[in-house]
Amino acid sequence: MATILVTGGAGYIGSHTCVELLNAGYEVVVVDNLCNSCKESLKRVEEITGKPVTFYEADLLDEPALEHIFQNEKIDAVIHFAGLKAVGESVYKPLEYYHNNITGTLILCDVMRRHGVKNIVFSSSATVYGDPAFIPITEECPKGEITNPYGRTKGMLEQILTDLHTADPEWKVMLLRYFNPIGAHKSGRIGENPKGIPNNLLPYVTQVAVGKLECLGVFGNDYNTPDGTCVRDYIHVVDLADGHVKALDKMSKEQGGVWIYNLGTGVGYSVLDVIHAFEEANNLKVNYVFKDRRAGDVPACYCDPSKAERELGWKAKNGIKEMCEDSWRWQKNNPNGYEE
Ligand SMILES: NC(=O)c1ccc[n+]([C@@H]2O[C@H](COP(=O)([O-])OP(=O)(O)OC[C@H]3O[C@@H](n4cnc5c(N)ncnc54)[C@H](O)[C@@H]3O)[C@@H](O)[C@H]2O)c1
Ligand SMILES: O=c1ccn([C@@H]2O[C@H](COP(=O)(O)OP(=O)(O)O[C@H]3O[C@H](CO)[C@@H](O)[C@H](O)[C@H]3O)[C@@H](O)[C@H]2O)c(=O)[nH]1
Repeated sequence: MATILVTGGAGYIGSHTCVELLNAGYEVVVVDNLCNSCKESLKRVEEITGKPVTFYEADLLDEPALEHIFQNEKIDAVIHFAGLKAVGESVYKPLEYYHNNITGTLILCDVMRRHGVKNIVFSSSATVYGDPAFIPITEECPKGEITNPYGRTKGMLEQILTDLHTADPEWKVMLLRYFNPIGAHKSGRIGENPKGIPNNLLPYVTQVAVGKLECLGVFGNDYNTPDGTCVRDYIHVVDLADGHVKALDKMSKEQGGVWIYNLGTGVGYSVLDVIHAFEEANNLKVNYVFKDRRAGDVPACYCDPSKAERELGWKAKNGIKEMCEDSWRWQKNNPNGYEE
């Protein structure tokens, strides 16, 4: 069976993808520098699946370390999650973001090329659409103006990987544009584990619910949306992980090319919808107050996921209720994340 190198595999989406890959029969090798994760997540991946994960603690910027991995392992394809991802932080640390995300990917691709591994699935983002020209967003929607360095690394890397295929058509490049991943594995053993105060909505909501934070700030209630709060396309992380397995299936049948897919549910929920769904699914109350708009937020962003359904045979299965239940199970069972 094929062996997949998962960069950033100890992280939130990476760890869930490792589970789905192992369940689908792939061998999994992870490289992660643990700058935003810990080894415990991979121990739990092994516990959930009953299968081993080969782990290398290394930085993508460390070329000899990557070279060593490709010499030791017979890698068939790479799923590339590793990167820094905090939108706000990227505004203050542009050099760190460009260096880590762009240079890290250049080094990875160079080592892949040297070893004749030309299959890559890349974690892109709905952020490349900027304030979308139309909604629901199809893959044909033009890329928009991106408002922060993090998002720009995604736009640039999509271009770099496309150029790689132009130069050598044997490359198979899957650009997966994620919408808003939330939720956790049903076991409640792995989930999102943000360091410090969460930036994203769901981890903030769950930390208020568990009593770690006092009150959620809802950023803006005067947008041109049905209830005035921003609308997003939340997708269960296990569905998202499954999208990667389907992307690999397709890649194995193709000769070479660049494919772009939106991975979302196609349904938009406002911030208030999410709060209410969370309260209802878990039978609890979440304190919130309205605050000013957050810089860089777009009013509404949700996709048309039908291309992924047509071409990958992939469709999100979980609804907002399951997403809220599973996020809460993870938080409740692991109030301090992976720290016991
Ligand atoms: N979570 C989201 O809302 C979202 C949305 C769209 C796209 N993405 C992208 O998906 C990918 C995974 O996101 P996530 O939410 O799982 O984030 P995460 O921070 O949980 O996972 C990223 C992992 O990459 C590792 N890493 C970072 N830089 C590295 C380097 N130079 N070398 C080795 N390892 C490194 C981190 O330690 C971490 O384990 C990222 O590329 C992110 O930008 C995430
Ligand atoms: O404490 C909070 C946190 C968020 N929000 C709002 O909740 C919505 C969702 O915010 P968030 O969870 O931060 O997601 P996005 O800003 O949509 O960005 C996420 O989704 C993008 C893809 O759509 C990725 O590129 C980003 O990395 C990822 O952070 C937005 O309207 C926020 O203003 C609040 O009201 N209060």
